[in-house]
Amino acid sequence: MTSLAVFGTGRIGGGVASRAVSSGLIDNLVLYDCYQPLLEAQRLDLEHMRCPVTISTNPEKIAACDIILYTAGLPRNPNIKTRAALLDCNVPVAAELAALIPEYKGILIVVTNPADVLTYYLWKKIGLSKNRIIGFGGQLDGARFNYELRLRDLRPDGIILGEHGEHQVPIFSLAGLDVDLSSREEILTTLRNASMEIIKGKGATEYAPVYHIWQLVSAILTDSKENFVCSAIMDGEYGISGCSLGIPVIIGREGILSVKTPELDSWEMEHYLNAAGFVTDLCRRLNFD
Ligand SMILES: NC(=O)c1ccc[n+]([C@@H]2O[C@H](COP(=O)([O-])OP(=O)(O)OC[C@H]3O[C@@H](n4cnc5c(N)ncnc54)[C@H](O)[C@@H]3O)[C@@H](O)[C@H]2O)c1
Ligand SMILES: O=C(O)C[C@H](O)C(=O)O
Repeated sequence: MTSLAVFGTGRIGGGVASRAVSSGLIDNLVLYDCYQPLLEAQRLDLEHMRCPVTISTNPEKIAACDIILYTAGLPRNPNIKTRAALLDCNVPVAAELAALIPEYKGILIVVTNPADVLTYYLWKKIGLSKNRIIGFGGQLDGARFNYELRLRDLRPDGIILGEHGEHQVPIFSLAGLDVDLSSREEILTTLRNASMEIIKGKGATEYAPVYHIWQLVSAILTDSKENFVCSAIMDGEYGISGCSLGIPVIIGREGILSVKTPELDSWEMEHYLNAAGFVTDLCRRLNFD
């Protein structure tokens, strides 16, 4: 029996829940949202899919789930310029989740922004083993990067490491992409604005995050051992610790099976270390009491 909990059933949580119910990969789904009318509406809508999945809205069942998807909290609007600016609003929501799952031993996927900092927060707060907590964002950033590469007639073969935010780091060297430094900075500026274009137009990003989160959940459920870029608790990789940061990983049934540290060129390394400094500073501000 495989169970998934979705903590926060708004656009992203609801979207992934609907994928999960129709996938044939889960038996039990636990939904939770602090806004009761939405929670009940989402439950009914999913029940009406008439798929063989048992659906509960009892928050006490979250801790027993194999995978928890954390998607509760405030999203950005056009007045909230950075994901990091959501930290003070969303830490209390993460604390509520932590209080529900103090001894959790399953796999926790952190989507709520700022995803890197909240991944670190929940790791420390719950005491999960570091391979069992996965911050989401790198796959989405990578897809946006490859879209921009295609527009410039460059081979769409890049990944994004670093923060899921302003300090994201497009990696050109691994794919042998010969892009000069000013073009790299121009692409980076475009990428920093990529999701805000969507937020301004339709209120939030939705289809792409839901798609990529479901790819990640499926990789865990099917033990696919595929390559992803996820935010992982740093344990000396590139000399970095004290934060969670986007890095290449292999994903399977036990979560992060391994972390890779490919060689970066000097521009990429400088930006990566800046990202680590930025996220580590935010992590130092966290209170774990
Ligand atoms: N990491 C990524 O790549 C990525 C991608 C998309 C969205 N996000 C983030 O995911 C989060 C959710 O985005 P969304 O578009 O689904 O927002 P949304 O507003 O549609 O849904 C958020 C839900 O959280 C619920 N909620 C708020 N506080 C809660 C609490 N204390 N307990 C339980 N539920 C609570 C709300 O009632 C709402 O239903 C945001 O922080 C957003 O920035 C991250
Ligand atoms: O940009 C946001 O605030 C939402 C999310 O992190 C995204 O990248 O789509």
